[in-house]
Amino acid sequence: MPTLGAIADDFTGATDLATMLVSRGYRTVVTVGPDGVTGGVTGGVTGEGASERAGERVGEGADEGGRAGADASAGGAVTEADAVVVALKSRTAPVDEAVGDSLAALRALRAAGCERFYFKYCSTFDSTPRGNIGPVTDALLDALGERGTIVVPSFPATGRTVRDGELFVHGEPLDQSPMRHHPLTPMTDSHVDRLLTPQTGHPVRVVGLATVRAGADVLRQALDAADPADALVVVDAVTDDDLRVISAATTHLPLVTGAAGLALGLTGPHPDTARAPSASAPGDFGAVLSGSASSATRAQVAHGRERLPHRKLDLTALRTEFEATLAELVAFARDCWRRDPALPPLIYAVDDLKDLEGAAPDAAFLVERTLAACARELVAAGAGRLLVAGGETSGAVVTALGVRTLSIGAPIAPGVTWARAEGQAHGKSHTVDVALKSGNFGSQEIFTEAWSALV
Ligand SMILES: Nc1ncnc2c1ncn2[C@@H]1O[C@H](COP(=O)(O)OP(=O)(O)OP(=O)(O)O)[C@@H](O)[C@H]1O
Ligand SMILES: O=C(O)[C@@H](O)C(=O)CO
Repeated sequence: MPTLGAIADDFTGATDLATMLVSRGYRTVVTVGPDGVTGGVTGGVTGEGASERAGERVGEGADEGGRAGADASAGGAVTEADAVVVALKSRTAPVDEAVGDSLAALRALRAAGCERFYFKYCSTFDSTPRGNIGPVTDALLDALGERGTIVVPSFPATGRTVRDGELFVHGEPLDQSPMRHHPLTPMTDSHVDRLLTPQTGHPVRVVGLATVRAGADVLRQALDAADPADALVVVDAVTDDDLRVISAATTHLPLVTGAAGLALGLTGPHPDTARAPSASAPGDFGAVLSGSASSATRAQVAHGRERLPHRKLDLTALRTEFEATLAELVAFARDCWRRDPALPPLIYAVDDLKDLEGAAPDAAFLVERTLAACARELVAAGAGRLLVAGGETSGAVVTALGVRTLSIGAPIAPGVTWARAEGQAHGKSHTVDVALKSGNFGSQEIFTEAWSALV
C-alpha cells in the first residue's frame, strides 16, 4: 500500500518526481488525474512488479470497449506501490480549478492509504501573483489540519539553487534567466519569499544555508521554533547534501512542498527496484512534438532542425483550416517514416522568441490542440515512441492519448525519462513510450539522442 502521495502541478513535473522516487527505492505509480488513484482505471507500477514488456499498439489486444488489458491489474498497481504521483494540469489553471483538482488528488491519495504528501511544483517556481503554488499549498495544509510547511524549489542537478531565499538557474538569478520570457508564467522576481507572499494567506519566512549546514537537528529546531508557527518556510539549498539535510529534518511533516530535488533525501523500501520495461522496440516509428518556447528547447529545436526532418506549426493555416493542416502534418510524418524510420520527424511551435511577440490570444491553445491531435493521429498511424517538449504541451498530449498510467522506464537526463504510457485513443487501447521533457531540461542533443536510451 502506498504511504507517500504526491501531487504534481504538471505532467513533466510528475515524471520528473517519479523518476527521482524510483531512483530512491519507491515503487511508483503516476496516475493521470485523481480518478486514476481510486478508480478502476489507474496506474502501472514502475519497477518491481511491473508487467511484462507490452508490445501492443493501437487496436491490438483491446476489447470492444477499447479498455486496455492493463486495467485488470491497475487497482492492484496502486495498492502495491510505495508512492503514487498524481499528475495534474493545474500550474496555469484558474486558481479555483487548481485548488479543487489538488484537493481531489489529496482525497484520492488518502483513500489509497497515503500518509505523507508532497506537493511538486516547478524548480523555477512557475507561478503568477495569484498562484497557483500559494493557494494550493494553503488548501492542502487546511485539508490536512496542518499549520505550516517547507518550500524547496532547489534542484542542483538541473542547475536550480536557492540562497538567502533567492532562486538561481545555472547561476543566474531567476528573473535574469530565460524564465523572464516564459509565455504563461514570466518570472520577473527571483526571491521565492517575495514571489510566494502575494499568493498565500500564510506568512513566509526564509531559513538560510548556515542553518541547513548546521545539520538536520539544528534545522528541525529552527523549523519547530518558527515564529509565527503557521509560516511557509523557504529553505535554502545549494547542493544535494543540503537537500538530504532538509529531508532528514522534515520527516515529521505530513506535507512538504518543492521540486523533485527534495525527494533526493527520501529512502523508499525497494532500493533495488527495476525500471519499467519499454513498450516500443528499436526501429519503431517515433516523433518529437515541441510546444515549448523555453531557451533549452529552442536550442534543442535548432539542433534537431539540422539533423531531423522537421515542420514548424503554421498558426495561420491551423486557425483557418485546422483539419487539413493537421492532416498535412500527419502525412509529413508518415512520409518521413517511409523514407527513414530511424529519423523521427520534429514538429515544433517555436524556434525564436520573436514567434511569441504579438501572439494572438488563442495561439497557446492552438499549439497545444494541434500537437495533442498530432500525437493521437501519429499513434493511430503506428508511432511507438514520442518525445514531447513542454509541460503544458505534455499535459495536452497525454490527455489526448487517453493516457491513464505512466510507468517510469529508462532515464534520459536529470528530470527526463522514458515512460510507458497506457491509454486509448480513437476507441482503441495502445501502449507507447513517451518522454515528457520539461522546457528547460535536457542537453542540446536530446531530440536526436534520447532514442538510444530505449532498448
Ligand atoms: N507561437 C506561440 N504563441 C503563443 N504561445 C505559444 C506559441 N508556441 C507555443 N506556445 C505555448 O507556450 C506554452 C509553452 O508551455 P509548455 O509548458 O508547453 O512549455 P515550457 O513552459 O517550455 O515547459 P515547462 O512548463 O516544462 O517549463 C504552451 O502553452 C504553448 O502552447
Ligand atoms: O521542476 C521542474 O523544473 C520540472 O519538473 C517541471 O516542473 C516541469 O514543468
